[in-house]
Amino acid sequence: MKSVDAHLADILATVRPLAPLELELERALGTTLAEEVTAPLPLPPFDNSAMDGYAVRAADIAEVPVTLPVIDDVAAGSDELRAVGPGHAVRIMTGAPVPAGADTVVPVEWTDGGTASVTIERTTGPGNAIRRAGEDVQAGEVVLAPGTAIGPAQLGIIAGVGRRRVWVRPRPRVVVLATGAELVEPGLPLGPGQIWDSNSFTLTAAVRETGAEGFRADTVGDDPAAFLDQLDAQLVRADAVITSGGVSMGAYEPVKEALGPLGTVRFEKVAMQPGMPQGFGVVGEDRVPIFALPGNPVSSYVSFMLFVRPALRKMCGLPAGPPETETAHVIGALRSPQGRRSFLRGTLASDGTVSPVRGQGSHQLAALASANALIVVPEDVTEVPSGTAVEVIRL
Ligand SMILES: Nc1nc2c(c(=O)[nH]1)N[C@H]1C(S)=C(S)[C@@H](COP(=O)(O)OP(=O)(O)OC[C@H]3O[C@@H](n4cnc5c(N)ncnc54)[C@H](O)[C@@H]3O)O[C@H]1N2
Ligand code: MOO
Ligand SMILES: [Mg+2]
Repeated sequence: MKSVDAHLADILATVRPLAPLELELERALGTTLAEEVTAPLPLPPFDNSAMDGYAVRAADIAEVPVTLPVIDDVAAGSDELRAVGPGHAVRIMTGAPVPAGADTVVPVEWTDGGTASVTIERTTGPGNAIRRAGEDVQAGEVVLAPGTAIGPAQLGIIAGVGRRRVWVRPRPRVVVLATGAELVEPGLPLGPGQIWDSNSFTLTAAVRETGAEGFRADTVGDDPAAFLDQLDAQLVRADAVITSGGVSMGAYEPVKEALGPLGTVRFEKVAMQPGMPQGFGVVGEDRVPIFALPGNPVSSYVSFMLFVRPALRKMCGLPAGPPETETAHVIGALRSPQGRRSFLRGTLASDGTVSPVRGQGSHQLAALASANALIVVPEDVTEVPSGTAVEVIRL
């Protein structure tokens, strides 16, 4: 059997970051920066007041209380500024440019708030409540490096340096295609032998949570030709495809039967539990990566977390590798098959302990939904006594 690490390595060696695209800023949230963003001007662009108050010369307020005539009133955005001469004060608002001559700002709370003249009751030295030009960013300075994930604050600084459009790696468009003759759309009644399709919802949501765009395609039954038709139709909008089901050893395995003969998708057993049967490769003229995940609901989600999520992150232009783990102490004994890495569903508590949830079968979706972590048991370990330190992956 192939190791989990070798399978992920093969996948990461195949997928590539998507080509950069120039987007309007409004559409750039959740994408990855593909250029260096620099500031054309210093930020702030000019010395300005950090407070509502009075711009004065510090020398004039060395002795307080002192009353000074107010010769001007400057709001943020003002461009006609009178210089502050000796013995003068200018009423100034937060964000307004500091007029020439003034070297300090007295907050209004330290004064009587006068408009014709002001009495200042508390003194301060030069430079009080003044935000200097270039204090945040110097002209020409790099504010964001390529590869940065664009969240609200990153979007803000791109706008803050005056940019309207930005080069990014777009979110990959990922089609999720569930297979199985037994599947029924949730909301419709079940016939004998049928179940409601849950995997396409789980996987589409997992795609979106990773920062890619997820599209849920209509499910297909067990006919390989129908599967190929649906795949063909979906490829036009796909940077990657995820299928669920039809990859194991049964008589009706449409995904394996349809993709196996292409020669560009490999079906293998990976030494893990759950998620042993895995298919991965490329399809279509554009060699679109395809992840053929096992149909058992827990298996498909665990496979997503271990293999698809890192691949989508790489396509996004983000750092990609195995899921991060942390150490916890297990409460209760664990068992794991020899030679396979287990990912048991568990509840991680704030005291650093983790307990396996009841129901570790790869069909037990409700048990998965009650868990918040995967407990990793290495390939060569079959029994883990209670109290042992284990690695866990947060879900
Ligand atoms: N003889 C063997 N049988 C099986 C093996 C094996 O090695 N030898 N492997 C088992 C393992 S492990 C897994 S995992 C599954 C993988 O099965 P498939 O990928 O072929 O998936 P299906 O047969 O289509 O379905 C399996 C199971 O999952 C349910 N399912 C499928 N799709 C959905 C969906 N969209 N939503 C909810 N549930 C779904 C399906 O009804 C089946 O119960 O194979 C084992 N068998
Ligand atoms: O490996 Mo399967 O994924 O046990 O259910
Ligand atoms: Mg099957």
